Amino acid sequence: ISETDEEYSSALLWIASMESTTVIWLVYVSIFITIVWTKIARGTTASTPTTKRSLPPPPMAAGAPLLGILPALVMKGPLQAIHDAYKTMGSVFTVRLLHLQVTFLVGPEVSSHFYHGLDSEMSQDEVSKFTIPTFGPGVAFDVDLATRREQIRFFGDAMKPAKLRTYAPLMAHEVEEYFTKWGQSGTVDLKHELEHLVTLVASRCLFGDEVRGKMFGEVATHLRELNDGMRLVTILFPHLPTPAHRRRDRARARLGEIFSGIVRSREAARRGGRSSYDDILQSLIDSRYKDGRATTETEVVGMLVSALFAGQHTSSSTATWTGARLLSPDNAAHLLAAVEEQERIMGRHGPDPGHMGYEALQEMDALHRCMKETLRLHPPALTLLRLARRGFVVRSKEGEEYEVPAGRTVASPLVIHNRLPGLYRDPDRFDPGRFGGPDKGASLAYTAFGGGRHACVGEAFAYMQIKAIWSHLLRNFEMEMVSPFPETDWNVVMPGPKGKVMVSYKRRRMAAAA
Ligand code: HEM
Repeated sequence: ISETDEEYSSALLWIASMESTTVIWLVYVSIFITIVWTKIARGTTASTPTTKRSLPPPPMAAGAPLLGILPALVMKGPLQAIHDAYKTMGSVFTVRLLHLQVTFLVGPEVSSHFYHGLDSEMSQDEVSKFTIPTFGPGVAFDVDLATRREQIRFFGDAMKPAKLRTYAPLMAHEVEEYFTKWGQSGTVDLKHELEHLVTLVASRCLFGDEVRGKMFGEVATHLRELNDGMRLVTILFPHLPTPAHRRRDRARARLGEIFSGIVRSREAARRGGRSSYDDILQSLIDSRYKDGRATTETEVVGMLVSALFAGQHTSSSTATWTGARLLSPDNAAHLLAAVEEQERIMGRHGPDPGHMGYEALQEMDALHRCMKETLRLHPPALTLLRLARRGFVVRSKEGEEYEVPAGRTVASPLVIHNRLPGLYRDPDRFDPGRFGGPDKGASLAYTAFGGGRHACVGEAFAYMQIKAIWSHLLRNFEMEMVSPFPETDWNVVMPGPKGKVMVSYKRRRMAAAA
């Protein structure tokens, strides 16, 4: 890095000439990310074989001398800057940020290797180590790939339809109970409410009543501190002693104590023949590695924290965006369709939340399509990253062949993928009806939950949880969004709705609903 100090100094001088503090902050962050990616790339390139064929590298998008795409990122924002590069360059192109090069693969035609390539060739490790202080020891990127794969399988087992079936009534009861605290009418910050509720629902399914009953408030606070401790600077300096990192470390330690206590009490109950739990925690405790080894207490605790972390922000921001879309005046017809669907389904299943089981949630097609369309327009994960440990050949949609060299950071920008005009007519329009035909989620055209080798294992759970919440809201409340449609907060690792999302509500009673 030392030989490039001059470049950074020039960049910093350029930043200093600008007025907006947000812009300055953004630029600093870009530089941090550049440095860490460069370190990673340098560490890997030397020892990695490349492909045998001699093809040109992907074309380089125009950029300013020295700074590359940085000025465009600052002036237009990351989404527009990458979108413009895509418009000019086509489906495969490289962007230079200072002296770091990132190759973007845009669209399903060029994304196969990104999603289906071997982990030994398209690696997540190098770009994900910064999550270790959050998830803790013994899990995720603190363990080798084989162990991580098995742990993801344990999650997968806990998310199978037979298990999901047992979570549905838990979700319905939790949601029902939560909204009893709303009055006959009022105004709330929907974002805040749904953040809270999603944590409650997830905790109920993960730990049954143990956490909910005893220490929900404390767990929820620590989860917020974990979220808050994953800032952009964390990517470069995960252990930098900032106040947010210190809070994260304290929160992780305390969550470890709480969850360990629960795991131990389960063990004691099992020894005493009193164990009859059927939640995700029990499923993780009972999981066995292929060699027969049982999961350790440290691993179970780490998996609990990882599950809460992976699902919490993604689901709560999706629940809020879904509401913002449905409550927009432009989308009154979609709202009406979703409300009428509730009348039909609850008419068949009965108003008692105990009847709002797995089948009823599965039948909510109109609501499902609204969520899916919301996720297309507002994917919580903007861009997925890998490091190409081996070079590979890619044929662009335009018919050119390129060799992506070993050591290159490769990006799949979901937020652009999901708005490609060739795949989605009028792509910026909220149109849940577009998913009425054959399911586009089956191909790499729809990537809100990733795809291929690392597709999200919590997708079905997330749909169920958010549908349980919106089913209840649609049946029980007339709602109106009284703040403007939210902007996206691009300044965080996982962008969500910016600021408050104020909604006024009035209780209603449907013919066949409670
Ligand atoms: C709306 C909610 C959610 C969204 C949008 C979402 C999105 C994603 C995406 C895009 C990936 C792929 C990451 C990559 O390829 O680098 C992913 C992976 C993953 N997600 Fe989710 N997720 C959601 C909810 C959940 C929930 C509720 C859980 C668990 C309880 C979960 C657990 C996981 C796990 C374990 C992986 C890693 C899979 C692997 O590496 O093989 N997610 N998710």
